[in-house]
Amino acid sequence: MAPNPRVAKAFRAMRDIGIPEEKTKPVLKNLLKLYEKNWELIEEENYRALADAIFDSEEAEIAEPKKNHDNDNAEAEAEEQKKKLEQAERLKAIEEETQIPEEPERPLKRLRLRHQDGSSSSANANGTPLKKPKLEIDDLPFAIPRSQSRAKNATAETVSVSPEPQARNKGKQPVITDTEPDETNVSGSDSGLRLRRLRDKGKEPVSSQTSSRELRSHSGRPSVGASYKGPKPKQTGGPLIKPKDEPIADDASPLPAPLSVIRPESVTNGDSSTENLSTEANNSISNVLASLNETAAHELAAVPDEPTTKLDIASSSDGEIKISLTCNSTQNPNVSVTNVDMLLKRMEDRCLKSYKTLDPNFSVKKLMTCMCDSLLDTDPEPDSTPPIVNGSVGNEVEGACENGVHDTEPPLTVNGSVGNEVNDASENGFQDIEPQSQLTADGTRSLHDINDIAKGQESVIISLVNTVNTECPPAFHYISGNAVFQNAYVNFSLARIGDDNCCSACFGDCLTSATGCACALQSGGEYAYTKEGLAKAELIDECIKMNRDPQKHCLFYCKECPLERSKNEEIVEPCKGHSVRSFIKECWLKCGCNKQCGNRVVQRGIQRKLQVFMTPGGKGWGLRTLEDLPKGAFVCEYVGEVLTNAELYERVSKSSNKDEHAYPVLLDADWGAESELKDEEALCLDATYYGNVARFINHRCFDSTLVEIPVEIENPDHHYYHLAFFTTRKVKAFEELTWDYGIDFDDEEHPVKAFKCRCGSRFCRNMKRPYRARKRRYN
Ligand SMILES: C[S@@+](CC[C@H](N)C(=O)[O-])C[C@H]1O[C@@H](n2cnc3c(N)ncnc32)[C@H](O)[C@@H]1O
Repeated sequence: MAPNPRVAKAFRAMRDIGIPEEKTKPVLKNLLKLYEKNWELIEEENYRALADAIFDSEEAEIAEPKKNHDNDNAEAEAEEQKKKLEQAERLKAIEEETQIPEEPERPLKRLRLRHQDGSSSSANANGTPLKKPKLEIDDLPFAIPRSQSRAKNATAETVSVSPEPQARNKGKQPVITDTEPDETNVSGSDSGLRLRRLRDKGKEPVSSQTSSRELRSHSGRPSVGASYKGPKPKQTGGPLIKPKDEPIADDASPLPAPLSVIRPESVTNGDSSTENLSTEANNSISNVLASLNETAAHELAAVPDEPTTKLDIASSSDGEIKISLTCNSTQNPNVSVTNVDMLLKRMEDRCLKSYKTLDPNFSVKKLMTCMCDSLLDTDPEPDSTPPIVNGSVGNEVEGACENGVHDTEPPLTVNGSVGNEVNDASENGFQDIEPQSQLTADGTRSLHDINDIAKGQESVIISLVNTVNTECPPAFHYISGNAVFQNAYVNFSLARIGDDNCCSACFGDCLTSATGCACALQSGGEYAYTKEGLAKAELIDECIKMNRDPQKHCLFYCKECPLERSKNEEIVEPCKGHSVRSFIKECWLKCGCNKQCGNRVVQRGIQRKLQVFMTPGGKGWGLRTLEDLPKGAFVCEYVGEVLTNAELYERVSKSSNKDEHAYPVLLDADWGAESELKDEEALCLDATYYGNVARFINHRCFDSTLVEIPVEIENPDHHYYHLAFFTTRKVKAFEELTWDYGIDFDDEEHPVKAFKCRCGSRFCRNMKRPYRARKRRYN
């Protein structure tokens, strides 16, 4: 009898993550029994339930090795899994509701394992290393052949981003670490080209095969570094409108007795003390809501004596806030809310009609979240625990709403009287914002032109909008190309470009020539780009794979790691490892082709319509595309100050406000190619004070819309190179552009604390794991 294709598929999926069929079979059998052959439940999220059940049964086996527990235990665990799965589904439902872009179907997740940087005492600016797959150089379609120059060996690129908290959650950038292979210093396998990258750093020297996942403690979640300005994660207060299916959150707890309850009657004329505040419905949102009295109201709304709609805000000491809108339903005493979705839809229709919103993502739920954000953005009184509402909530919401409606309107501003300030901002943009709190010692710019945050430095205009809250963009100087800070050795001399590193005999567009030019040879004999100017799908897929499955990636160990040296010159710790990535080699000055040559993409700069926007999900600012993008489209490169590692180390450790510091990107993709790197050759990029739009790209644990690829343009030695972001799939207009920083959220020792991830990915590495198996990594 032919095997059930669903069974075969489940086996295959488990095999893909290293679980043999014998292990899968009994658990699958039990799950099928328990789920009454409901395959959907098993197949969901790429067989997560199955994988978890297997991991659980493995764990149980380890805990009780002597016991014969196979069937009973598996059954009990599967039962437990079922319950948890249901709970997870409820959570997922919320997550999906709050996500703007739809999550596409994804392949089976392989969570990254990244070894920790062991030197907890060192305030090193390195990102926590992103686990990278081992990969044979020769397997990489665009890998530079080993037989060529040292530079050609360099195919590893690692981006490890370490979050650094920043004041008010602004302006943080990823730390990226890139590394390259070296034939002489390779651990591991047959090809002799095992590189490791900083993302893979572990406390122990990591063999390329070592799964330190097992060795690592999963002791807990990372501490949240960033001072979060967005909505508090635990918003368990009673919702304005009681949803039909109240999801059960892991950490759900009843709303404690409020410390302050804001009543309409107690409005104190703009007093911003802990006294509360409530307002008549004199703003657009309230009007919309009030108008619903005609047909609907919710349970809290039956206050017949009250002539108007009232807004109540209650807050508790642990930061929870309850907003309640009370409507007068005397006109229609029989109103009841039977279908919240319908009610929301009706409200959205009204808003669309009345306010002519053009934002395709407009939703009333978002608007309500926006209201919470606005509330949370208010600075508390120094001596008061509960959040305080300044000024008129109604006006604040109105401002936010208006901005939400007119997406291209100037964003909101901060400080002072909310209502007026919103108006000021709308008229004048950010130029009118009081800058004093954002000016830094080195004169970092706090003022931005919201119509073009790039100030004309890119060939496209990049606008900035905030439809969510009153937060200003972070203070920094916009630069469109990297700039050396001080000691970094970046030498673009033509004399260093040999014949192998350019195609001087070419003419016109290299991509049209039948045989690949010398530059193509540098990329493994093929051009990285298609004639349409996109990075080839194989290259993109390879890079995604490397990020997803770092365990299969080549690891390289420096003899003397510049990174370790920058931490402590006296006692240089062993290199923690770097892994291999592919480089793109673009034609440049010495090449005979023209500027429009298809092998010159990144150097032409940003060509796509992009926008910096305030994310609704509490991640701060983000970057989105305003046009549909195909897979492989170049979006932007990560631009910042070029620093030596020593400089970066100093900068981070001396920073009085670590929150303010962003995530530097290590350019270590070729460190392995040299036996010893001087300090001025071990470089990184820091976009904290000088940077481009990439500094706004948020992190996503899985299935990010962007992937980073190192690009050689001017420097054959790869000490310095460009880090370019390409789309991993088709991206729709208005979708957020994200990339995987490679953060290890469990790395509590890292000097740069991880933020609480709100990527919304189903495979978020920072997800609260309701069941044990989630602690396990899939490889
Ligand atoms: C490179 S910056 C990105 C731009 C940033 N959102 C801003 O407002 O400037 C990195 C910071 O953004 C925030 N961030 C990025 N991705 C996030 C995520 N998935 N969840 C929560 N916060 C995130 C964190 O505060 C992080 O420190």
